[in-house]
Amino acid sequence: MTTPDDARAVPQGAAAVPAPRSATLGLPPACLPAGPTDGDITDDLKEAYWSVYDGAAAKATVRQILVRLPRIVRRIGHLAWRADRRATVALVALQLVSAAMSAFGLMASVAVLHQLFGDGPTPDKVRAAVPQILLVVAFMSARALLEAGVAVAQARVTPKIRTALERDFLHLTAHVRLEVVDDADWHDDAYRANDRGLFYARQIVGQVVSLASALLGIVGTAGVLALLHPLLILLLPLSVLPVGAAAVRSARARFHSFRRWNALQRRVRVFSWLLLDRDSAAELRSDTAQRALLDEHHRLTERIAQEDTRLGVNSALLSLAGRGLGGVGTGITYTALGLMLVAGWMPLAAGAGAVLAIQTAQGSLTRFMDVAHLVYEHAMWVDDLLAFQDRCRRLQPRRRELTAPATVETISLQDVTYTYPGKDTPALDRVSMTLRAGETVAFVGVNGSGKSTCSRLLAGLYAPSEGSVRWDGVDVTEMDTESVQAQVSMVLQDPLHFPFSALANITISRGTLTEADPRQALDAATASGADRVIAGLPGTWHALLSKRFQGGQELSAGQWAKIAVARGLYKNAPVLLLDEPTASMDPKAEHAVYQAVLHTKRRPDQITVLISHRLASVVECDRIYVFDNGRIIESGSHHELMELNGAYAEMFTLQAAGYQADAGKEVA
Ligand SMILES: Nc1ncnc2c1ncn2[C@@H]1O[C@H](COP(=O)(O)OP(=O)(O)OP(=O)(O)O)[C@@H](O)[C@H]1O
Repeated sequence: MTTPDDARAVPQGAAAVPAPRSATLGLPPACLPAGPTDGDITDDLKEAYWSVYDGAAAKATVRQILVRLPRIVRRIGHLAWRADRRATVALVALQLVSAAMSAFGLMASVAVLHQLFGDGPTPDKVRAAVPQILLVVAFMSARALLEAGVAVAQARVTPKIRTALERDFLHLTAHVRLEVVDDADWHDDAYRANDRGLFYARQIVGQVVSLASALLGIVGTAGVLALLHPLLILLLPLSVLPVGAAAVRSARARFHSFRRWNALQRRVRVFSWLLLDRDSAAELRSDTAQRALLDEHHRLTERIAQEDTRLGVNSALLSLAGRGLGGVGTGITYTALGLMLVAGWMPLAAGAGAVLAIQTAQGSLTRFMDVAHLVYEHAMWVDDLLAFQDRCRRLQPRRRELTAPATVETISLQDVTYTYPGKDTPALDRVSMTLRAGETVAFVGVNGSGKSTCSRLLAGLYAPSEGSVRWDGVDVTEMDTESVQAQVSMVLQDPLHFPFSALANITISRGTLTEADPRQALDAATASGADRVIAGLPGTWHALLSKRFQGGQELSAGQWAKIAVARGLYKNAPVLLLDEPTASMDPKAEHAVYQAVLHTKRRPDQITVLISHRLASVVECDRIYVFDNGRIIESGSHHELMELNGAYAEMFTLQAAGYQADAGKEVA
């Protein structure tokens, strides 16, 4: 019968049962598009979590980009410094010396031109220029060596940054509290950080290096020009700015187009994946859905082809416009130089050197503008990743001195209410109960009535929104979260199919893939019926349970369920929660599991909670809690609840009648 703790149990009367939450659903439309049809495909992706920064560089002004660059460079520098100090110092030093070599090489080239354009017979001029030519060769060789050094240092730093970021990211996301994972927004942010942040973090170091090299190239050339004639410094912006403007336009157009292209690609990948994936193969065929999917795939790939062509034509036009502007710049340069030469402000040789230097600067500026756009946009994704990591740091489970006890006498819920993030109504509404060591209790009730939520609260996976969960009188929120979870074994209806060996699929419940207690592993497998499954696999314990790998084996849903139960039993924790673990098992296997759980307990002090829709399997439980709409509406033993003649008795009779009717038909 109900215990004093079961304060919320309402044993009788239909009036006590809250009305089911339901909404009236209208008729669906008779036809619907498979995907976006008209207009810009990016329109319906404005809110897509993975595209928030796509095209940001195309929208930013040049000023915004330039203003932000120093901060980005500092941030990436900081990441590099943390990843490998020596390689970072080497990277910066080599880059600076390489830029100096470039500038010296340019000066030597100008000196060569000076000799060649000077007065005197040509053979003498060529002979006189030889030392400078050798100098040019020396500077260029030194630069090539230094650039190789930069590449080596970059190759050392980049993977370390990526590895460190990825390790931090996975560590933080794998440990955030369970209710955080339930939040769809957090999920979107996590996927975006994983897809984009980590991807661009790997590329951005190289891009920042290119940016620095282009900038140093411009500075070096400006220095050389100033040495040739101070007025040439004024000529530099006149000559290179048209080229810079063309570079900006072309970089923006590319980013804008990439956003559209990327949106299409993602859609196409969804269809390719559905057409290829093993898990969808059977249903696709039985639904004869291939044609519909292929048609949509075809429509999208056609649009990608159009987008590719548009992109190609655009970039050809932009390049033409860029060259035109570049031509204007060159025209300005030559005119101004010609005027300076005519005015006798500098010798002809210096003019030739200036042309060389200005052309070098034009190349560096184009590169700078291109890379600046890339760095600007990609840095947004990296910032996003770092901000997400900071957020996850604040969402980690409680770390406390107090740890959960190795054996638990009682677990009690007192007026526990729990509302999922983003929901208005509570999934669990003022529930109270007490479970004692050695007991087996069952949670039954209609879908969505709160059974699984309640079991997760018992296990300390969720913290109550109101009320408290106490283990031996101590509020679980005062205990270290991981220590609580270590004392709970959970077996779910859709267990994880780890793509590991059969043995590792069992040992993982004790947090290891490599160490096993052979005796206990066999005992757990025998109790769950997994022993026969494993014995039938080539390689038995070592058999790899995934068809996705060479030599891997595939199991049926029921066989996986047996492995999952074995995993739960192997953990041998003081609390065992079985959330419909036998739903996919055959009746014999199900019976065997309940025998193992109910009668041959491997731990007599274990608190066992069984969630099941097959009421025949809960008949022998010490106590049964009946959930409805987040509340407990009845509790007691099977006999007590049958006598009560309430919701449980009605459900039980309904199920039993089904079997009896079938049995009756067979007899007839
Ligand atoms: N992760 C989640 N995020 C948001 N709402 C959830 C989540 N899990 C469950 N819910 C909601 O909480 C309520 C209770 O769900 P719960 O899974 O506890 O029910 P249940 O009795 O175990 O159902 P079933 O018998 O179908 O397994 C339902 O309304 C469900 O939609």
